[in-house]
Amino acid sequence: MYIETITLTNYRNYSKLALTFDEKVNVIIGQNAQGKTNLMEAIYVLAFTKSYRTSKDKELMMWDESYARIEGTVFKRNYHVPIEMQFQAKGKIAKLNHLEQKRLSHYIGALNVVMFAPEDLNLVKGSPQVRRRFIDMEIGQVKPIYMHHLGQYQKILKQRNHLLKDLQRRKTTDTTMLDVLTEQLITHASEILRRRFSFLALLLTWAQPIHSGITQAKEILTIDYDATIAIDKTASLADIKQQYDETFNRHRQQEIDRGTTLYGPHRDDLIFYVNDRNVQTYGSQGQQRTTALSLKLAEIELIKHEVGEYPVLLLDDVLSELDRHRQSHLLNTIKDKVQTFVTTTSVNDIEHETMQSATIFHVEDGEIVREERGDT
Ligand SMILES: Nc1ncnc2c1ncn2[C@@H]1O[C@H](COP(=O)(O)OP(=O)(O)OP(=O)(O)O)[C@@H](O)[C@H]1O
Repeated sequence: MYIETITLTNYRNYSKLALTFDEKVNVIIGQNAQGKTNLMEAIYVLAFTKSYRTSKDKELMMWDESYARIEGTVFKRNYHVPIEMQFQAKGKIAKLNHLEQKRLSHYIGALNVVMFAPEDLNLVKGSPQVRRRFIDMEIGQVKPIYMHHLGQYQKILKQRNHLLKDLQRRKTTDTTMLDVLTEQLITHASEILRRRFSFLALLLTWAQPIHSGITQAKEILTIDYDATIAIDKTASLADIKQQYDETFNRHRQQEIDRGTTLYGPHRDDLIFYVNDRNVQTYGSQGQQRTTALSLKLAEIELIKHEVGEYPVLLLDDVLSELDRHRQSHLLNTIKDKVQTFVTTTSVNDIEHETMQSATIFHVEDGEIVREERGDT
């Protein structure tokens, strides 16, 4: 799939912008603070309905404006699919084929995007939250039902934590409600865990050969899922449920004493190993980068496998962070099959060959001009 056109209205520093993209590589060049990341973010928001930079949708609206709109046309399975996200003070609206979608989970997946930004190099070194977000977003865009379970889980978790705090402070002694919430929590926790296990197993089947390719077969990548319950990665949904059930029963008093939910996917983590050594603890910065890169490239293949088409790849300010070897590995992998958007402040940061065949856009203060190439 690829994005054919995008129109932004009052989106961050773009008052009005209409662009037609190339189905292969699009390079966005501009000085700092001109709007490169804003354009990448707009594409991301069009895919995921929310930003990765802020949880406050209001920030997406141009200052002093009351709404923001992103419209796009996606070429997918031989159709031109119009999609649209609109943000207003009273909320957001997602439209697919001009029709408003009641549930965002029905909209997500219309456009598949894989983003690789400097923050992603933190995937290995950063907090567990970064890794959980990574898997949640990636599973969500190929399996919309996952987003439903995640949303429900977070809602129930909040209520349960609130109740545990009340029990801890003895504002209430009624534990019947705790049982109800625990049962509901387990239903969604088990679905989440089961899907995370399957996703990781699938992701690894691509990440391993990719990682090996980048490191010239010197490194083997493995991923471990660090769950708060003792469970095998191949366990059935029923077994996971039972294990959660036993865990919550056994630790009921501990959770009341602490006033919070101590078990569940919201506390799980991923551990990456290279040649059986924990990359977070022992890996060099280069190994951590390679791991992040392998995972992102694997994601592209996983989406192709699940959805039937390659996603759109966003490389925001990231090529200059990679050495020439990793850069050319990345560019060779995507060449000719994945629509790619690359931002950079300097053309010198990007491999010559890629630049020659790319469509170039120049950004300056909320205006973007497509470079007309005289190379006939
Ligand atoms: N809601 C908004 N309304 C208007 N302008 C905004 C809004 N949010 C951000 N901006 C402005 O958008 C400008 C461009 O930001 P952007 O993050 O896209 O920069 P960039 O071109 O990617 O630069 P860098 O290379 O430094 O990352 C900034 O000057 C910022 O002040």
